Amino acid sequence: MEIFSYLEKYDYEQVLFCQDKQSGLKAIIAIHDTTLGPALGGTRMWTYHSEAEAIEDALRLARGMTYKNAAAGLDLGGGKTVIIGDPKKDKNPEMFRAFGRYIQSLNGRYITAEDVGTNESDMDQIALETEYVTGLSSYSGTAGNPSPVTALGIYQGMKATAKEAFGSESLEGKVVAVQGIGNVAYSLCEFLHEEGAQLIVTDINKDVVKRAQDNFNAKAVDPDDIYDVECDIYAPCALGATINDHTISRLKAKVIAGSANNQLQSQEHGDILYQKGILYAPDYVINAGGVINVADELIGYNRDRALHNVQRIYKNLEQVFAISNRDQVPTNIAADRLAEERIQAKLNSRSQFITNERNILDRRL
Ligand SMILES: NC(=O)C1=CN([C@@H]2O[C@H](COP(=O)(O)OP(=O)(O)OC[C@H]3O[C@@H](n4cnc5c(N)ncnc54)[C@H](O)[C@@H]3O)[C@@H](O)[C@H]2O)C=CC1
Ligand SMILES: O=C(O)CCC(=O)C(=O)O
Repeated sequence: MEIFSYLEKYDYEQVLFCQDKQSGLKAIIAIHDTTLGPALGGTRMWTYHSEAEAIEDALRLARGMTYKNAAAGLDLGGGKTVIIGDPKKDKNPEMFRAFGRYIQSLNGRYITAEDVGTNESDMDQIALETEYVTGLSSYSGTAGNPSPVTALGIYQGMKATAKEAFGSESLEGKVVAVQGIGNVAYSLCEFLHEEGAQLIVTDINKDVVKRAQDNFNAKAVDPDDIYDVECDIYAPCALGATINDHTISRLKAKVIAGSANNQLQSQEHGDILYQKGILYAPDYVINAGGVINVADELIGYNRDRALHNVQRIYKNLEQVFAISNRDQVPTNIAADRLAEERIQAKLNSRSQFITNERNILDRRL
């Protein structure tokens, strides 16, 4: 990968490679855009096949956070970290402390939180070295595990999307195919089951599938068969890029609404969904519950306020569908417009001279 041409193409600000031999830390912090404020985005720990794959993931996820935070109405920019390694085998407290020191060196340009492969205890280790971390264990009055809150946002967003697609927000009797029954999806299934939706689930981990079968009367299918099932809603809640050339023609759903980041393999897959009349709830709009929740820690965590703000996802999606209908564009493009309008408005306001920033007057004797 030609890194600088990629950075230039999507206008990234900074990439930091962090290495600590003692603990085995190999991390890449990508900061995409800080127009709206410091970059907030989680840390993913994953067994990448190559360094190039890890860099690409960090970059794609960081840019996604710029759009997610902007569309969610947060005064935060976009960034993300990937740590190369197996979260089941390679983690140790020193690794997260070393990583915390690297975050501190950015002096507030980047704030981290959980993502796939990291949890509250890891954030607590980071917090021993830097204040620029959120998603700490809830015992200290902080946000704790973001997944149930993300799930609440997905549930609200799924209802908004159902209303647009089916004319009613009710999910009672709707068949929902859930891919990946991890932290977010399990809580989502609780909401859906409670409302009377019928669940079809899959996961590469058989234990979590069994739990969903037992607790939600869910029907289970093999991982690759989830794309072929008859359903109303497909909820991708595992990893990204599952809407691609191999899967798109197999999907039977009228709605796609799930938690995974970067669900579309490319923007063109958003066009294809639009042409096929499948209503796609853009990933970074519907899955913003986690970041809305952890961002609340920055102003002194208040659970009620955070949950109240997460309900805004319903309205944010209504706005996306309104732009899509107005401009006759796919919903992923409409979401980008919503986010870009907010960033542009901030950039425009910066054309005014602000005396409290560094400027020529600082040098006056
Ligand atoms: N946890 C959060 O608050 C947020 C999570 N997300 C995204 O939502 C997704 C899920 O997050 P979590 O539930 O926290 O992760 P998780 O790691 O708890 O769950 C993911 C599940 O997907 C399963 N899985 C992996 N590959 C699969 C495959 N090929 N087929 C079927 N199942 C597969 C895993 O076995 C696991 O059970 C991720 O893409 C994450 O980036 C986005 C925003 C916030
Ligand atoms: O939800 C989190 O823990 C942090 C935000 C984030 O990285 C995400 O939304 O993907």
